[in-house]
Amino acid sequence: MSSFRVKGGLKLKGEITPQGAKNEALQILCAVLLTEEKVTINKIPNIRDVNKLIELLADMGVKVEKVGPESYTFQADEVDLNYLDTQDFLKKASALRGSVMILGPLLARFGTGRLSKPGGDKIGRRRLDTHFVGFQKLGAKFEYDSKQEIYKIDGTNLKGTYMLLDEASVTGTANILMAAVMAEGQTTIYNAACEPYLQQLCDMLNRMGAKITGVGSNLLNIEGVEKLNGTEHTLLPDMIEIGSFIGLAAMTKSEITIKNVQVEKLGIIPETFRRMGIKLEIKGDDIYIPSQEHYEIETFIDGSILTIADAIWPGFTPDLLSIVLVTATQAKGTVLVHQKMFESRLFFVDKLIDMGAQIILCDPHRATVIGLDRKYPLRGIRMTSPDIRAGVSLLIAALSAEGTSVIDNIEQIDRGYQYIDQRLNALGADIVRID
Ligand SMILES: CC(=O)N[C@H]1[C@@H](OP(=O)(O)OP(=O)(O)OC[C@H]2O[C@@H](n3ccc(=O)[nH]c3=O)[C@H](O)[C@@H]2O)O[C@H](CO)[C@@H](O)[C@@H]1O
Ligand SMILES: C=C(OP(=O)(O)O)C(=O)O
Repeated sequence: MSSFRVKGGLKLKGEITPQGAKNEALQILCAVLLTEEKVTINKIPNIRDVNKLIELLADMGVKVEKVGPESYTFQADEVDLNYLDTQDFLKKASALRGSVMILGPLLARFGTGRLSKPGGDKIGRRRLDTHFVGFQKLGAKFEYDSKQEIYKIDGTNLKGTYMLLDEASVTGTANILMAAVMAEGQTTIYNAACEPYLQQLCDMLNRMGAKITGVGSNLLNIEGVEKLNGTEHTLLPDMIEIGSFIGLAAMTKSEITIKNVQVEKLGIIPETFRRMGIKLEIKGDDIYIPSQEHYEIETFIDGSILTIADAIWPGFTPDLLSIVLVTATQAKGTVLVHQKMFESRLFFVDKLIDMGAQIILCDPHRATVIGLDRKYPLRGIRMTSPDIRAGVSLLIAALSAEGTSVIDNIEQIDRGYQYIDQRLNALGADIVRID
């Protein structure tokens, strides 16, 4: 288990470029299984979850070649289906959440798929019903082998159909979409998730020869095609990293320019941070955040306390609520953070409270943060990172705190943030990795 030792209280200054989007990468990498032709992917972040998925694809027989600092080619012309029955596969696949999305492509192309329970953050119940019910609607058989804890999916000759998803699951929509692109006839997915990750996946699949309309909406229509071709795809900048840098800049009074953010793809994210009183200027395709002594959280128009809640896209992503929460601790004013989707993502507030933050955890889904307006800085402490976004929030808290903090279990942070210590140290932070 590695740790970060963080000296707090330093102002950062300079430019930072976001990595390619983690959650998009996981979808796009699984999509390479849909064709025997070569697929080139650019802006692949060097993070644990993505590296593990690339390794898994290679173990399945996909030819993987690194062709540039952030570019890879993949060719799935000799996939070894026998590997899916090995303990090695089941163990590796269960190490990350994104591996679940190999099922849709495997089903579409080979009529079969296997998976043990996928990993990912322990941030509440993470059911997969939407995925499996979707596969079943397309005509596949689903079986859960409770002894071995394996999901088995089988079904050749999938047939397009109409389906209304029980919830707009991000990975579920991606999985069903990839299963449907080569199904016979027309598939309609209503209540589809439409995060930028999915829009990017749809655009990529269409470039490969798929016929998907309704991209960006919650109603996707897919006209099945016989086969898909190779393509080249570039990942979007990671919107969660961008939001994390905005919060970090405000908390540490830093002057930061976040480069090449593709601002039109960020949805409600910049506005949500603006409502917390954080000044940010869009300069071309960059976000400039000036050094700010104070920032004041707005109230609603009637004067009542602002609520920031998560929602499916184009609402505010749940992956940034922990960042909002930590950023609010040094704002002027009060905010109610309402994490509707996950029930165990707010418990990390106990560490912020230990650091001196004023937070009331109302219940597992809601926390009220009473901003300190920098009257009292947070105090450095030793803490453990419970999940990826809480981990980065604790890092932000530590960077703003008086004294030194130690954050354990930073493997969680490494899951999704590329060279975060080196990149922040280049802006003037003092973070030491202790292995
Ligand atoms: C690898 C990956 O891409 N992970 C992301 C993906 O996870 P993932 O695809 O696993 O998350 P889902 O979209 O399936 O669901 C997330 C949670 O929200 C609940 N839910 C979902 C939709 C809905 O309409 N109502 C509802 O309550 C689900 O029951 C679940 O508890 O999307 C989540 C939601 O944006 C993000 O936090 C994860 O970072
Ligand atoms: C929850 C997240 O990731 P995962 O779905 O991989 O656990 C996240 O990216 O915030």
